[in-house]
Amino acid sequence: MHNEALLELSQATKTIGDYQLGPINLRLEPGTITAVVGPNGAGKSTLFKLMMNMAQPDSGTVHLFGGSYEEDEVKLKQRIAYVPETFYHPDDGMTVRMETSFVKRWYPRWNEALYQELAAKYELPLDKKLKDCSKGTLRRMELVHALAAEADVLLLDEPSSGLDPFVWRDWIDDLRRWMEQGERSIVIATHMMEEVKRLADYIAILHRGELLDIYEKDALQDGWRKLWLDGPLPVNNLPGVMHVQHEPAPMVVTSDQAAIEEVLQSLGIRVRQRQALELDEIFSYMIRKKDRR
Ligand SMILES: Nc1ncnc2c1ncn2[C@@H]1O[C@H](COP(=O)(O)OP(=O)(O)OP(=O)(O)O)[C@@H](O)[C@H]1O
Repeated sequence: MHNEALLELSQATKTIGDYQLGPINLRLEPGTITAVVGPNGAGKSTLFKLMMNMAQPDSGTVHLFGGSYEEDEVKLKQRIAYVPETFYHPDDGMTVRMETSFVKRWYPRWNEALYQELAAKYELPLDKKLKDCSKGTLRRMELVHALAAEADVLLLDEPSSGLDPFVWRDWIDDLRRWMEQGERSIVIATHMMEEVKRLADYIAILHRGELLDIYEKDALQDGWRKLWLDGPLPVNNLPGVMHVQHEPAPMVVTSDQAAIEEVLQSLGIRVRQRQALELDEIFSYMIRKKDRR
């Protein structure tokens, strides 16, 4: 059976001034949560704009649900709930209530009961004008809209910026609940490692406009280790080596613990201590390795 990708970018490029994104090749499957991570200016928002047809690729293609924006933009966008990095509405004299009635007309499966429940839970000030709302209030409104839209995919560009920690916790729980309703997907750009840890199945790493790769989160956490050794380090050809330290004690950082331990054992080198790495440490080793090339 042909498996229709949630999102497929093939050789997609976009140049803005002296910045170039891509060529990006990326395929995301439905039913998954993918976190897009990378340093400031890596191109995460630009990638989201390509996914939303708010920017068009200079070359290559972007497909969502097997279709393209040239074929039927409205139909595709009705299946997507997008939360941009910064909220913009041309008429900020509108109230939250008016904004909601504007948004809900767009989504054929809009869930009014869920909206009412979430609007109360997130304390949306329905009669307040958008221009009088705090950043966090606008963000809460956008998140509630995204969940109530009953879309097939959420494209979330740093959705938690401006949320206080209490609201953030509710939001993560609500995202998980949202994922449980059928075959839904989330693509989320974030700088918050806690968000990646709690949500992501896959992690796509962008650096200077280049997609380093897409990884299974569990495989990254299982494979990466710091190993302290009791003997001198044979630096050449050890599997998955990302970093080597000779002093004060021999230590390697590897992305492939199982393979390196097998080789070390065959060389008669004992591992004195093993330590798992935090995700942000893993990303920074990947990025440093890329920059050394
Ligand atoms: N409208 C614009 N005009 C000029 N340059 C732009 C514009 N939009 C983006 N860029 C450039 O494109 C690059 C990628 O920016 P983008 O916002 O996609 O990165 P990002 O990964 O989302 O960053 P951040 O983590 O800071 O949000 C940056 O170098 C940025 O300066």
